[in-house]
Amino acid sequence: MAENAVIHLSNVDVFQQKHLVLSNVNLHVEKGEFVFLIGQTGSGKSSLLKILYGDLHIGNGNGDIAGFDLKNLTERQVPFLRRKLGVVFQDFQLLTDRTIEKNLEFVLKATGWKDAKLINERIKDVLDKVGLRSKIKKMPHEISGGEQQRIVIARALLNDPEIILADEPTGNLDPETSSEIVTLLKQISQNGTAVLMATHDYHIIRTYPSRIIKCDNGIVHEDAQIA
Ligand SMILES: Nc1ncnc2c1ncn2[C@@H]1O[C@H](COP(=O)(O)OP(=O)(O)OP(=O)(O)O)[C@@H](O)[C@H]1O
Repeated sequence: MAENAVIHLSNVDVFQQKHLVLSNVNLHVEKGEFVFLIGQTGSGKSSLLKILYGDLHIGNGNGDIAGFDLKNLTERQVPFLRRKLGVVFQDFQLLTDRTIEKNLEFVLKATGWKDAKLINERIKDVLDKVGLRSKIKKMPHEISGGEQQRIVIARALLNDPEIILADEPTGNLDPETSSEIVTLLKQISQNGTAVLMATHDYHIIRTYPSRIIKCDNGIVHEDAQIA
């Protein structure tokens, strides 16, 4: 893999069960790049992301992400791969029965952090990055949808990932809040974390010109344009 690449797929076929969703995928993303992933419903965006976070196996071809060989990825390696990735979905998926602090603490403990002081510092650090330290003691239902999504991004940053994979992170948000989320993801990429963001929102794509990867008719185009 080239020195600065954090994602490299070469001639990968993506299957869902026996159904070939994308064939001969070549994909290269560099450290700190911000890239949109577009394509019609059912074109294979989520399947491609699943390959990248180790939820779907590579059929033919080869792939590397964050230093992991996707072709030979074992079940035991998947949790370690996930620590190198921050995954952000449309539905916020915060645990609703505990505060923001406890949501973040839960992830840190689950990924091996033990020292209470370091845990506390890390939580404050990621909340500062998304501008929401003041919400640390709030329950998820006490903050807005946009704030919840920013907390999800903070959660994705906890283990200092090389890549953020975001599947429709603005899908449930109004246009202004969506812009705030994309601005935040852009900032994160400028600090060195690559961001791959699947979206249907052409307004966002036009507002934040970036490289576009498009799934279309079973093919992935690495440098697509929008009309
Ligand atoms: N678990 C599954 N089992 C079988 N087929 C699946 C499964 N998940 C998705 N598919 C099929 O794979 C194809 C690609 O689906 P995928 O969810 O990757 O598309 P998408 O571009 O992410 O769509 P959307 O924008 O609606 O999320 C579709 O034909 C879908 O029906």
